[in-house]
Amino acid sequence: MNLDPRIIVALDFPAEGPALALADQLDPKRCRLKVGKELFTRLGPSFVARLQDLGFEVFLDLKFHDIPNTVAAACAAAADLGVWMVNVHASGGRAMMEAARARMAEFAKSPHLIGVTVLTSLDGDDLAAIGCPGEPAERVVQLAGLAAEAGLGGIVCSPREAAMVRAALGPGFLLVTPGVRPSIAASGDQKRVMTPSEALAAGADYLVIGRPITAAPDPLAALSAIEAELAP
Ligand SMILES: O=C(O)c1cc(=O)[nH]c(=O)n1[C@@H]1O[C@H](COP(=O)(O)O)[C@@H](O)[C@H]1O
Repeated sequence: MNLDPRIIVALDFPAEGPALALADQLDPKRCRLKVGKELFTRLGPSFVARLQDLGFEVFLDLKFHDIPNTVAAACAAAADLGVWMVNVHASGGRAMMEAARARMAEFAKSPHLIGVTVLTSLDGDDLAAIGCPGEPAERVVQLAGLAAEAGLGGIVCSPREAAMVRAALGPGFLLVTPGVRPSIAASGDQKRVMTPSEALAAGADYLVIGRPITAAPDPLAALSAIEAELAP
């Protein structure tokens, strides 16, 4: 399977203007684009269509987490937008993921359906505080297994867990990794991070990268530097 381009730029902007200004400079051959809660809540489906008109494949990152019927319907709505990838929280449970998978199967060209495992902003202390003691990696592998059993095509995890999940679930299961930070970039609110080259070496299929590109003084130069780091 040809995965290129491996970089997914997270378009986390407060308004259409700066998001489109960046998208206009980017090339669909170099990256895909992720639309998340902020821009989708402000701009809705028409903004997704705008990016698609520019030639980009769009990852709609709304992290659905609800009862099976609701999540399945929301995933169908995402598929109607023609997005390339959509995600649900794996912790929503097997029945929820199975329902989403079943609805997606009704589409001739369904998006990749992937399960968010443990948010990359959480560490072991955070998990303990929400009543899930243990290492994030253990929980990621557990939720990845559940997502695979429910028929999902992959998961979102930190690159730190990519090798463990790959060993547990084998090739072909998509590993989408945010928490990617070039060595000079600030971690910010991300607690489980790796550099782009480390993430790829660990087995990540796609690297979700936001602020190291979008908040850089020269976003295109930042993207080029990451591409250079990833070049074989
Ligand atoms: O599903 C996601 O995309 C996601 C899952 C996760 O565990 N951590 C995570 O950071 N993300 C998203 O990935 C992007 C990372 O952005 P930066 O931290 O700016 O690189 C954000 O848009 C997050 O919403």
